[in-house]
Amino acid sequence: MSRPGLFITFEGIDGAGKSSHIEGLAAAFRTQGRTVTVSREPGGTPLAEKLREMVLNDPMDALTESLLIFAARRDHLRNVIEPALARGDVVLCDRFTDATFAYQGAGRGFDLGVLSTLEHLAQTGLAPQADLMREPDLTVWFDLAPEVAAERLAGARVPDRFEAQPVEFFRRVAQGYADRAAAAPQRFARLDAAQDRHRVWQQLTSVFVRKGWLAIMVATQGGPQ
Ligand SMILES: Nc1ncnc2c1ncn2[C@@H]1O[C@H](COP(=O)(O)OP(=O)(O)O)[C@@H](O)[C@H]1O
Ligand SMILES: Cc1cn([C@H]2C[C@H](O)[C@@H](COP(=O)(O)OP(=O)(O)O)O2)c(=O)[nH]c1=O
Repeated sequence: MSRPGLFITFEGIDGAGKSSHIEGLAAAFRTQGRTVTVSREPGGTPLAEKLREMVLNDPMDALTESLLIFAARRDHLRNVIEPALARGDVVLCDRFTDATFAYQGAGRGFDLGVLSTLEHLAQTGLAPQADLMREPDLTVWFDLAPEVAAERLAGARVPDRFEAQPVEFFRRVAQGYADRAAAAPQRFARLDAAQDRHRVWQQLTSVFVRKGWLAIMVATQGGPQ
């Protein structure tokens, strides 16, 4: 019998270290015979990648930004995430709706009630269970002080509209993630992302071992070079 799909998201402020670990985790799951779909938000489909370019580069207000992000999310869910989960894949997604509550909500100060309405509209009616609002099975939160993230990013890449924000913005975003984690503690796994890469990898894989989703042997191999 095929195994049920798993929807796992990775969150944290820019520079927290998410992207450094997602491919390693995908490889660990593949070693165990799982099929893995790796994706990201905003993005993940041709339409959503076009919307991503706009959101990251073109000036716009917070409502426009939120509408485009949720439009991208619905297209991504419909064309990539739901089909992958229906096949029984492990879906590893770099950011999802918690990022919208953290960046547009806490960071930009946009209305959380409107975001919840958009979340229901965008994430419902696509799963086999018609009234299910799709949410991650697990969200790994890379928790890092904004000052440390800024140091890591300094000179590492050309900043987009979000990465160019001052450290106070990222303090609000970090608080937004903390609030989301406090509201859904069973879904969130918090990592201390201030540790070195190897220790972050160990923390990450131990979450999956504890859940019974990765075997210890597989989890202790691989990781960042
Ligand atoms: N644990 C770590 N310690 C120090 N630097 C790190 C660590 N993890 C990642 N980095 C570096 O920090 C920067 C941001 O990492 P990245 O994985 O791109 O973060 P994110 O995807 O969360 O924005 C990169 O230059 C990366 O090499
Ligand atoms: C998914 C999402 C991302 N974002 C922002 C956070 C990031 O600064 C940016 C792109 O995310 P990310 O892919 O993590 O950036 P990078 O490719 O530079 O590592 O989009 C939002 O503001 N709201 C959202 O809902």
